[in-house]
Amino acid sequence: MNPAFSARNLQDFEPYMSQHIHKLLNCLRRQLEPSKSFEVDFNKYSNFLAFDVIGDFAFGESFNFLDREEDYLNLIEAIDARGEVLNALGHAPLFLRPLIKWLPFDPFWSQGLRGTKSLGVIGTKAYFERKSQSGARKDLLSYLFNAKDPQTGGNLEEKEIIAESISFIVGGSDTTSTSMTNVVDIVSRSRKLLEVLQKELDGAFPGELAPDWVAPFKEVESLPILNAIVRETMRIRPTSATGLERVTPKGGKVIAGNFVPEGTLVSVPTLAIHRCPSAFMDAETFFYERWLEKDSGALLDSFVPFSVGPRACIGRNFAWMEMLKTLATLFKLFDMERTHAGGTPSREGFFMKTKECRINLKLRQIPRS
Ligand code: HEM
Repeated sequence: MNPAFSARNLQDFEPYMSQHIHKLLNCLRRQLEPSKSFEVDFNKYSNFLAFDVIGDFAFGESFNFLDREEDYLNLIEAIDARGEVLNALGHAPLFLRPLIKWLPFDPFWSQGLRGTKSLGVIGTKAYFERKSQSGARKDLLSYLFNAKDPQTGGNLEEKEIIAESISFIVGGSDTTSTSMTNVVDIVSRSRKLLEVLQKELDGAFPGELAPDWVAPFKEVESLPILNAIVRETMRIRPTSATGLERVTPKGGKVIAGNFVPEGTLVSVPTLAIHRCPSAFMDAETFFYERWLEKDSGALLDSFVPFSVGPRACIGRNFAWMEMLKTLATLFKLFDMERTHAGGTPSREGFFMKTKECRINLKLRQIPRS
């Protein structure tokens, strides 16, 4: 799957990503027309954007959530319910797991199982629609159609391709949307942070901007403050917060000075690593400046929001491009202020997801250079 995420392929996909970000801007601008500012739940729109982008990348066609401004497929809710049930099942003893389907009257389990089923139906439908289009754009499925099974050397079976594409919808959507929402949540609560970021963006993009302007990745990938804020947000609020399990290999393994016998399930929660005081000074505090210090490179050893090793996130460069482009564009064009002063509600399933991020949005009076 790696070729689908090559730098060249990501570069080819960038204009399509920009189109979706532009649709998001249009949704927001449309609502701004009658008044100078309005309240919007950014969480809703970041979900629409991330799902449309991943649909386009995986199947060559978006889910059109931004066009319709609604989750008309109930896909987002299905993934949330499924993630929560899978997370709970993962902690249940093996013998109990098959019994779950006999608990149809507990809405938690039944909604989760329904979510799993409807995700399968939506993924299968998207697969067959894409398959029927000959000469379609180079998307993830085009790579999967040509991929070889490492064991048999033959093409992947249809059910494997469908399962893979579903895993991309799940892995590439709410992780990215929640990370973007977290950044907006944190920045929109602090006028000072917003101004520092906007100053950097004004310096990088001075003067008049075209009406269809969307921040180019080539420029935003090297903006220190933007990158530091996104990193610090993902440090303090990693989307994949619980431990990702691994099994120790044959013969066992010495981990942190202790021998762990073979076949043992081990994991360290990402949140615990990211808040470890020996790795990050004042670890509980959001302090983006830590990433701007001269020796900040060493912090990356303990920064693992995408996990590490051979099963680490394959889509991390894709996600980074989507987050930086979207956030740079939004903060350059809009002023934002959080309208809800309390804590940020979240729901924890397989991923830790933000439930709400209501902000007051205003078009910026951009200073002329
Ligand atoms: C901010 C956004 C994202 C975060 C925080 C994130 C995080 C992660 C994490 C922690 C894993 C776990 C791997 C493990 O078990 O060690 C993972 C796997 C994966 N991610 Fe992401 N991810 C993000 C975006 C994406 C995107 C945009 C895509 C696709 C375009 C994607 C596709 C995948 C896939 C396919 C896997 C499974 C890899 C495997 O099993 O080999 N992710 N991700």
